[in-house]
Amino acid sequence: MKGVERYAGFTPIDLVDRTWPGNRIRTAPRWLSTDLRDGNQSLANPMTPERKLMMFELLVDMGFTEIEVGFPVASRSDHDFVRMLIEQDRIPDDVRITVLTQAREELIEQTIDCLKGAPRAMIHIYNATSPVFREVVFGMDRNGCKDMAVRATRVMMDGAERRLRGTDVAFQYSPELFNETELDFSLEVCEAVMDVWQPGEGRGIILNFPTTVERSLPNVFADQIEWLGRNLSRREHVCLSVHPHNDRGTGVASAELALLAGAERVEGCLFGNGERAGNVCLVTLGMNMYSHGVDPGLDFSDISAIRRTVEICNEVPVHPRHPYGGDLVYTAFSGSHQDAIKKGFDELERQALTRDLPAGELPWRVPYLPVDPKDVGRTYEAVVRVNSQSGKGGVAYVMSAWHGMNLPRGLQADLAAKVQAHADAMGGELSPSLIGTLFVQEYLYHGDASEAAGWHTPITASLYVDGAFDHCGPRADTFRTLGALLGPWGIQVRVVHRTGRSLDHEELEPHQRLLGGCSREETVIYAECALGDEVAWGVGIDADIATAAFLAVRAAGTRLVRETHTSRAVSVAAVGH
Ligand SMILES: CC(=O)SCCNC(=O)CCNC(=O)[C@H](O)C(C)(C)COP(=O)(O)OP(=O)(O)OC[C@H]1O[C@@H](n2cnc3c(N)ncnc32)[C@H](O)[C@@H]1OP(=O)(O)O
Ligand SMILES: CC(C)C(=O)C(=O)O
Repeated sequence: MKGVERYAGFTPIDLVDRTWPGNRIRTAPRWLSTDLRDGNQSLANPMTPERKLMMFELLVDMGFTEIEVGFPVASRSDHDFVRMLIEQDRIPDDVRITVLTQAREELIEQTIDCLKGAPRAMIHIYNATSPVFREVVFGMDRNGCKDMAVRATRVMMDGAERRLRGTDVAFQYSPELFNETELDFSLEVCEAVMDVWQPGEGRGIILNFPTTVERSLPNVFADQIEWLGRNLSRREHVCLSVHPHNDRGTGVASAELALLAGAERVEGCLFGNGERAGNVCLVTLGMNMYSHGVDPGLDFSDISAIRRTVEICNEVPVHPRHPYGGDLVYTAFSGSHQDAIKKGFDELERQALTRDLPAGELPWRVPYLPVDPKDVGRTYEAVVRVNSQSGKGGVAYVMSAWHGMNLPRGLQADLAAKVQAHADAMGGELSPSLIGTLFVQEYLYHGDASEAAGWHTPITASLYVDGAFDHCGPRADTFRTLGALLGPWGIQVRVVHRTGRSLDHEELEPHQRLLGGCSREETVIYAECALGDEVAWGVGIDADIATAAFLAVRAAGTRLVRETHTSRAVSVAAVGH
């Protein structure tokens, strides 16, 4: 591509004995949400006070204990919001608010004033340290740049001492554009800042390392963090924090590798809001941990509510494919995915029955779904959606999840072919209710239910009985009824449970089924009727098992007539029922 020569590559870090690649993330880091600062400052319409408060309350409810609430000198509204939180006593006891300011004396003074009356607060000072900033923006050398940080720390300490007497003041320093700064210089500046602050027992410091504009691979950032962790003095009093951005689309990877490399705290935004391509997404990071069995310490159990609030506050929509929270991320359209998901759920249900445990307590082993949608407050209905890419597994899933019917394999394939033909003809997605309508039109008997029929030509009917019969005892009279009803017409009856097991002398109880939104005690019988090489399916639903069987066979027979186009094969005669 033209112009590529204008961009310099990045230099890997010379850290041959790096240890981070073999590490694991075993505990959650400290989290800081910067939605109200870095997130807010990136919005075309910064949040109104109402939207800010909504965001603050969401963050508190989710369990954040460190919340960057603004850049008080940036605007009257940032300032007033911080004052409102303090004056209205809205900061819970376990939450520390953070405010950001540049390393400029007058701004630091105003920032301190804004915090008056706060029970506890963090003052976060930053100045850029990278060569391009030193040369282009500040016009100063390394020493000048370091002095800026040192002076700012002194001014802040002095001001806090004098004017924030009742406040528990904590301190955070960030060398902005850390990832583009020479490592030894970042270390030098941080050491100089610490020499002023004098971290010690009960007086920690947060040193926060941003990829202000992400410019290299995440492994380079991890090397930088491991190097710092090894070389910073007073290490036990330093909380090593990272603040990744997402310019290369690898903000989450940068944060995760930094955690492997020793980072103890992560700053980011919900759903990756923030400058340019955003800050690291804390939802993705937290849920990635959760999906590996590490408690993130944040509550994502109603992820859709979190997303809705974030969308209202930011006025920026969350992408439907956004990990864990997007509309489509628990949905499969393609056939083989749907098939595997359905089998995964069936197995989970089987395990739950065998082990007498709720399915929600069993280890999660459903293909194509990284976490159980229910763990984040999503339902199973949208897990499978049907279009022309779908197969029998998906159609069977919809029939089971939406219509409470567990189709035998052969009927799954039969229905899937009809659904596929419909999807090809119409395009787009087929809703569960449309699939239900197709099913009813296709497989149920639509004649008069009180009318009975006889077949003059013998056919074989395999009757598949839906419902759970595993706990029922034998009741052979039901089969005698079926035999009496179907036998005189020369129909060979074989009754099959939905697991494939033949049911000879077992109880057939109507089972609870949800159809059309109301729960009814009904039995569903699927009849696979064969006449020579021809096979047709029919479905009977009734409170009475024998009637259900009759209707199923009748429906299948009618389809055989229709599909063979011959009245010779099956002739229907009215007999008493
Ligand atoms: C990576 C980040 O997200 S950092 C946070 C960025 N957030 C914001 O900037 C939002 C809030 N900022 C603001 O409202 C304003 O920029 C203010 C109030 C802080 C400062 O406003 P102004 O004084 O008008 O300056 P302006 O916005 O043009 O910023 C440029 C000045 O800041 C200086 N500056 C930039 N960063 C820093 C820093 N970290 N420390 C000290 N000075 C800095 C620049 O050198 C420049 O100084 P100059 O005027 O002497 O050339
Ligand atoms: C102030 C710092 C931490 C920052 O926001 C950044 O560098 O992105």
